Amino acid sequence: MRAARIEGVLFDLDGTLLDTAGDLATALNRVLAEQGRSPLPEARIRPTVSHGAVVMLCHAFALAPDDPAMPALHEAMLRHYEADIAGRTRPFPGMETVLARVEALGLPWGIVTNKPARLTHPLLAALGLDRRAAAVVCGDTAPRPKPHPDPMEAACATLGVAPARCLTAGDALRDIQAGQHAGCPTLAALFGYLGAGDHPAGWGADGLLNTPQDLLRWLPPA
Ligand SMILES: O=C(O)COP(=O)(O)O
Ligand SMILES: [Mg+2]
Repeated sequence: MRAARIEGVLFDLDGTLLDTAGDLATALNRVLAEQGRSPLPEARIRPTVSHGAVVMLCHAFALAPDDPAMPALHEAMLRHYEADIAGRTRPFPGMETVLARVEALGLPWGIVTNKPARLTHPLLAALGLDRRAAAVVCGDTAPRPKPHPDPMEAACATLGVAPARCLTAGDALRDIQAGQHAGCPTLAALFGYLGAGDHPAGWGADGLLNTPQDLLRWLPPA
């Protein structure tokens, strides 16, 4: 149920606004190849993408996040990803329609991602989204990342919209928790990078998005 008229929108990046899985899978497979390992099919990699590069590497190499090999693997993956950050990455089909409607309504929109700033800003620039997003908060630019409310609160403040009037959408439980902790209405993106253990119907989101266009009915009338 809509509690208040929506005056702004915040999108998670990987798995919600952008389909980044192809380029991240390519980067991960380049690291696997460097280490003499076989590539993984993209379908195996996809469910880990919204959890960041370290979790992707943990699954691919069967390592713990604090394994001594992790820092070098992580750096190698970021290097490969930066070299081809927007080769295949595009907004999810229908998302451009959503952004166009948000902008036509005169609503500011922004991005709250756990992706580091070093990757987020070049990616947004490559797709021309840096000029359109009114707020970009990254995993390392807020005091604490999602699921803490800090990045949502910072983005709402930058948009100049009260959290209760700022719609948030994300494909991971931490996105919904961050929105809830900040007092924002929350939508779970079912078209994102859900894994077998993810049950978004139980996350307590205010709505579920089967497609990006499902977000349109949460916006105020023109
Ligand atoms: O790169 C990550 O850690 C995940 O990014 P996201 O929060 O935009 O899904
Ligand atoms: Mg995500």
